[in-house]
Amino acid sequence: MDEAFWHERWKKGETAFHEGRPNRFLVAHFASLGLAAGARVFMPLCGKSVDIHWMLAEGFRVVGIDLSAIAISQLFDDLALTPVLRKQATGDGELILSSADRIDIFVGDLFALDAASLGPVDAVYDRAALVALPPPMRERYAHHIARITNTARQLVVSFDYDQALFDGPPFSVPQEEVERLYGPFYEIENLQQDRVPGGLKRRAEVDETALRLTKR
Ligand SMILES: C[S@@+](CC[C@H](N)C(=O)[O-])C[C@H]1O[C@@H](n2cnc3c(N)ncnc32)[C@H](O)[C@@H]1O
Repeated sequence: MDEAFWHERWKKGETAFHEGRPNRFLVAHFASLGLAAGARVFMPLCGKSVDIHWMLAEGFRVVGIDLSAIAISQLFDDLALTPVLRKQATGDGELILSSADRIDIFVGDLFALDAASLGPVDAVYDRAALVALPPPMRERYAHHIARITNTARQLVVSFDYDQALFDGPPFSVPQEEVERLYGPFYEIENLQQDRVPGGLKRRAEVDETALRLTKR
């Protein structure tokens, strides 16, 4: 899953991962993060997720990042917002930042985003981010997220299934793996785990899991 893979997905409109409605675990469990009104939430690998609409409607501020300029253009169109664009030099490269009222979205590589460019965040919402990454990238991802967010609390929505059933993405990242990746930084609680309504990739045996990560 290199950058070209994702650019190709967006170019061809192959975005089955896009739910088109707020994620059920976001709606059910976001309040359990205990955020104040106006808190700033980071959504890594955000795509054009409707979860962003939901968080804005709930009164939060949102900061996101995605490789795809197509995704972010469609996100702002869907939100009926016209962003202001500027280049953002980071310690590791250059990103494009699209901003409008209560929303900042970077276009570029998550690993080029540093803490100073991201700015303060109160929480991380990970839906289809960790599970989008193949095993060798996940440790780097988890350490990077913990570092640039100063170990902000997280709601992680993951999948748990037999990886032999089909190839990812989305990959199976069961709770034990989340504990291995994030355990050094966070206490991890399982808020809910049950079958994905309607299954995934024509398979019924896929669980979705909501995990709350709180700084140790
Ligand atoms: C499975 S999609 C999920 C999108 C969104 N979270 C959702 O729930 O609809 C994964 C997204 O990660 C983006 N992506 C993959 N690798 C990335 C990277 N290194 N930096 C930024 N975005 C990345 C892809 O462009 C894609 O939009």
